[in-house]
Amino acid sequence: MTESPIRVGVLGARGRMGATVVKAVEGAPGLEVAAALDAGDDLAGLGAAQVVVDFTHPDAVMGNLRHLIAHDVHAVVGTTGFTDERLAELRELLAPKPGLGVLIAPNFALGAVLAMRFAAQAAKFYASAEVIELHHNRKADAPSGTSAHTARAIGEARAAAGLEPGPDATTSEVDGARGASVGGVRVHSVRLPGLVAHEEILFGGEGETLTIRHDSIDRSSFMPGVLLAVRTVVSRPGLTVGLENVLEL
Ligand SMILES: NC(=O)C1=CN([C@@H]2O[C@H](COP(=O)(O)OP(=O)(O)OC[C@H]3O[C@@H](n4cnc5c(N)ncnc54)[C@H](OP(=O)(O)O)[C@@H]3O)[C@@H](O)[C@H]2O)C=CC1
Ligand SMILES: O=C(O)C1=N[C@H](C(=O)O)C[C@H](O)C1
Repeated sequence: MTESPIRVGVLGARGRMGATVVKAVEGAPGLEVAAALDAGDDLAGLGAAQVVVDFTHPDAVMGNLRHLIAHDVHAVVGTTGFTDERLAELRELLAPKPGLGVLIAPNFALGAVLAMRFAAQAAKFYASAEVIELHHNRKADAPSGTSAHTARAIGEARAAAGLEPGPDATTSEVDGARGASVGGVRVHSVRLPGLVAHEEILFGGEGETLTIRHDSIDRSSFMPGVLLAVRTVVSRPGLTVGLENVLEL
């Protein structure tokens, strides 16, 4: 007997990522598109979707997730903007739903996940670390979700190793010139037409630097991770943050 396909709904389906996800699901064995909704559409239109993929907007995603959890629909989320408070609320909403899964990934590209892991490994060996993220100029949020996740992981590794803040002689600064501090790590955001999604993680130490760079040159780079997450979330209850947990890195 053949298994029935997983019914997938897409929120943000007319957007850059959502439209790419709809095509990827259409071409994926064992999955079918149950609904493709965008801003202004009634969430009741998700119908019998078992898993919903959300690539919408940081201001919209929590409302969508509250609806999905209340209706026992698994969620795969690429949308950025998750704070500790938002994650705590999701854990609370999921607590009485033991079979339900929500998987949030700041970045679904394999190389980006690996770059974050390599950066966390390198962090304790260098006096200083800074992150530069470069994106297309239609992006709503800065810094990117990926760079914030990266910076927090570096900050945690530095703290665990007992490292002091990196040496920095700056005494006079134009506002923002040294970037934003995330988890104690400086993050610099570049926005340019022509770019897709890029990240450089720079480490500096005695007489050397190390640069880890990842480039998504096309949104197809995110699709294997999204499809893996859709297939995984139906049997992975609770809240998962980061594709590294699914890849078991
Ligand atoms: N995790 C990852 O690997 C990746 C994450 N992202 C993130 O995904 C998000 C979307 O990015 P991108 O596709 O480039 O953005 P787009 O602006 O191209 O697409 C977002 C779409 O969502 C729609 N939308 C807004 N609110 C809602 C809502 N409440 N319900 C349904 N649809 C809604 C928008 O409509 P309208 O324009 O009318 O508002 C738009 O069509 C961002 O947060 C981005 O950072 C992006 C790439 C990879
Ligand atoms: O908006 C984007 O494009 C991207 N958003 C995510 C982020 O903010 O990290 C993932 C990727 O960088 C593309």
